[in-house]
Amino acid sequence: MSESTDKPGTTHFGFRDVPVADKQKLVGEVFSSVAGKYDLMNDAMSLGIHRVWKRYFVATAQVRRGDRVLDLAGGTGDIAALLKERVGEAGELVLGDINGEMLRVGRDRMTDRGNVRGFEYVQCNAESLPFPDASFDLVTIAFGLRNVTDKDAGLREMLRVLKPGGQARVLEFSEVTADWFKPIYDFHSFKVLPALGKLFAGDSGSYQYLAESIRKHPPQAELKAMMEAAGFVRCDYKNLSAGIVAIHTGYKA
Ligand SMILES: C[S@@+](CC[C@H](N)C(=O)[O-])C[C@H]1O[C@@H](n2cnc3c(N)ncnc32)[C@H](O)[C@@H]1O
Repeated sequence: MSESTDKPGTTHFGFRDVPVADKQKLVGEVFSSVAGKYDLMNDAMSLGIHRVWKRYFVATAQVRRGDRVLDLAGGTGDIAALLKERVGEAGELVLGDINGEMLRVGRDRMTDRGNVRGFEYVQCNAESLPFPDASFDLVTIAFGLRNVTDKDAGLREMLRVLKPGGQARVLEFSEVTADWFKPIYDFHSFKVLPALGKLFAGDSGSYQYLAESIRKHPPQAELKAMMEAAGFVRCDYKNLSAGIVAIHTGYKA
């Protein structure tokens, strides 16, 4: 199911209700617009903290040298590059993303860093993956799930392509747990973020969407329940930075 709204046949696009069929195209426009400035903006918006979250996400993943890993909604490749260090020469990293422009920026960045061997780039929708059952040891999705229209389908697909015993990991903005911090976070999300978007990327609307989509994303306990409903076992989550982001994990039995 896509996120339900009060109006049948619609889903959330940030704070707007849009026809379910339109969301994917609208999300696509956002990421095509921000692709060239995506990495710069991530640093500016989070004061570089996204790098710490991503490093922790990868450092605590269940992965071994030689593993085959899928990083979904992999965008410009931050997570894939870090995971490749963990799987080593013999390992394989498949970077899947629906947006060709984000993948192109990611591939160029990897090539610039000399990261060429052991990477595969696949343009695909998380809701319907072009991979056989049980083909990956680990599946990750970072800051991607909230953009997927049908999140339950995305989670079911992650489970399907995992090998038995394999781990799925979701890194996503979540619900802030410290009350005192909420007004500061709101100010940052709805005033600073769009202003930074306008200043650095000439596009405040896309960053307004990003802020809104964070608030519409299922909070920690709800996402854990969605993972359980999709069929994952031993589901759990850990908050980072007072719940600004959370890491969810689940396993294939
Ligand atoms: C905020 S970026 C995250 C990129 C990267 N994972 C990171 O952490 O920097 C979200 C990415 O999700 C991708 N995306 C959105 N909807 C998707 C879908 N249905 N299937 C696959 N990728 C999707 C976008 O194209 C974009 O590259």
